[in-house]
Amino acid sequence: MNLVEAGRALAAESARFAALGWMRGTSGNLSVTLGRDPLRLAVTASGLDKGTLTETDVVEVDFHGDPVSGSLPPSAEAALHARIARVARAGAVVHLHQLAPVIAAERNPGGIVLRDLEMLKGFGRAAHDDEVRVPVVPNSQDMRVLGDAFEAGFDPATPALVVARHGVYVWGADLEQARHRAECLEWLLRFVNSVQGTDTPGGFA
Ligand SMILES: CSCCC(=O)C(=O)COP(=O)(O)O
Ligand SMILES: [Zn+2]
Repeated sequence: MNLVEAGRALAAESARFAALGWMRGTSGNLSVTLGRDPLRLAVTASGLDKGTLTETDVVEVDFHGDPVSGSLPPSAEAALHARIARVARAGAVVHLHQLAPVIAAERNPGGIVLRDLEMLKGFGRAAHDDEVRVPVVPNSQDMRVLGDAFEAGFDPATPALVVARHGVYVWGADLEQARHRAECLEWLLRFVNSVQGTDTPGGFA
């Protein structure tokens, strides 16, 4: 995939997520891996309304998340996308500001446990895996700190990371797989929140 094709795909996916209310305001960011040697990603530009991106609202970044061309600033979280693409060998990473993972992390700061749920299959796991633990890390404005925390808890079988009081990162081989996993994980976390009585504001107090 070249940068123009990636721009089209990222704009379309962003509009889709925004319509679901998962990229409110200017929140969230998406990336696709363009190449691995050297690592190159196309990532959404920073600070834009992700519901109305055009194919040119993307930036090519390197291993560090630094821009290699263009004049738009890349997402402030581009370095974490690059880290996930490298460590998890992801072809696409989606970062969404869904409410369900943030509420789930509030109750489960050591990781969110999922088990015996059919929807786990849509998250890339077997429905009857003994225990799937989605890692939770504290929020930080420093992408190196977030990246180190991600890598410390990385399990190749679990394609997601929840950042407390912030949002969720989900990845896959391509944007479609990352989207499917993000949709299924959101359902799973809403289920957990409901079971734990945390599905309504104040319910976890
Ligand atoms: C209101 S969004 C705050 C920044 C953030 O968390 C985010 O996901 C969007 O940042 P970007 O630089 O990619 O626009
Ligand atoms: Zn964010």
